[in-house]
Amino acid sequence: MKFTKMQGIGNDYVYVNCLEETVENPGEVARKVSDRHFGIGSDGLILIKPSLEADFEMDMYNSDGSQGAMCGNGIRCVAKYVYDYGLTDKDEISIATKSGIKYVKLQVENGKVKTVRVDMGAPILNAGLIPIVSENPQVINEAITAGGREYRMTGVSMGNPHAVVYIDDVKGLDIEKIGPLFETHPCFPDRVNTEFSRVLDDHTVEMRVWERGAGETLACGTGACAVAVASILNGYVVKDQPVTIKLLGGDLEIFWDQQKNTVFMTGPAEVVFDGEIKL
Ligand SMILES: N[C@@H](CCC[C@H](N)C(=O)O)C(=O)O
Repeated sequence: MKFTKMQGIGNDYVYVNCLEETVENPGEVARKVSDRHFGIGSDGLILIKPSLEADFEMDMYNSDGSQGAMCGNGIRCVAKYVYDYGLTDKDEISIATKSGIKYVKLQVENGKVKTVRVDMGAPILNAGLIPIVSENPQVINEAITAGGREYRMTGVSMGNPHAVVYIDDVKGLDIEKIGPLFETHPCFPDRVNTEFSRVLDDHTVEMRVWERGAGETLACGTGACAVAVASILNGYVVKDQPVTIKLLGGDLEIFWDQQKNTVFMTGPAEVVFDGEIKL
């Protein structure tokens, strides 16, 4: 199988051009290629496919083989791949995902995509649709107990479920211990991605993420969108202006346009290397 390893602020996936390759059992392939000792090493697998309803389709799998409906860092890399590898010459592209069609704008320098702005769509705040088990219609600053400690969480779906939790010490957090307790908490029937966050100023939030199906990753694009939305809903950052989300692998700029009710995410995408693997 021919592949390209790419990363978006350190959130790395193995990308396969399925206009040329066929991948059988993608969940199993995702587990195999993601292994950092016995495989290529990645946070998962992303298939780039032809689409009848959009320019291309993105199909993503986490490193545990589970399928994700949306991937913010992944979609920027898909956009770079299709442009840089000559599958399109358009700088505005539509990409079908399991959470609907997303529209991306490419910023091209010397013939290569540097950054990508993605219209990520409307955040979903309805508890049942995220899904989060709650007595309230929306989960904003709601108590949750994990590992014997009470946290406050805000629930947002960006096509996939996120619990945004504000804590004082993001860098010192024992995420390997607390992350799985959130991921498998009975409040989240489909498991959850958890963003452990701290507000730095009224335009900036730092976060670390424990991803459903992948563990701690250096960045999560949908998670960064969820953090920006949650921080606006809680009144921690200024609304109607871009918010900088600082992740372990770099920064993303997130703008929740509340008039259009859509979230824009802007950030880089990079190729690490091309290769071929025997499955
Ligand atoms: N890293 C991604 C999100 C990947 C999917 C997630 N783990 C899920 O299962 O919902 C991003 O950049 O958004």
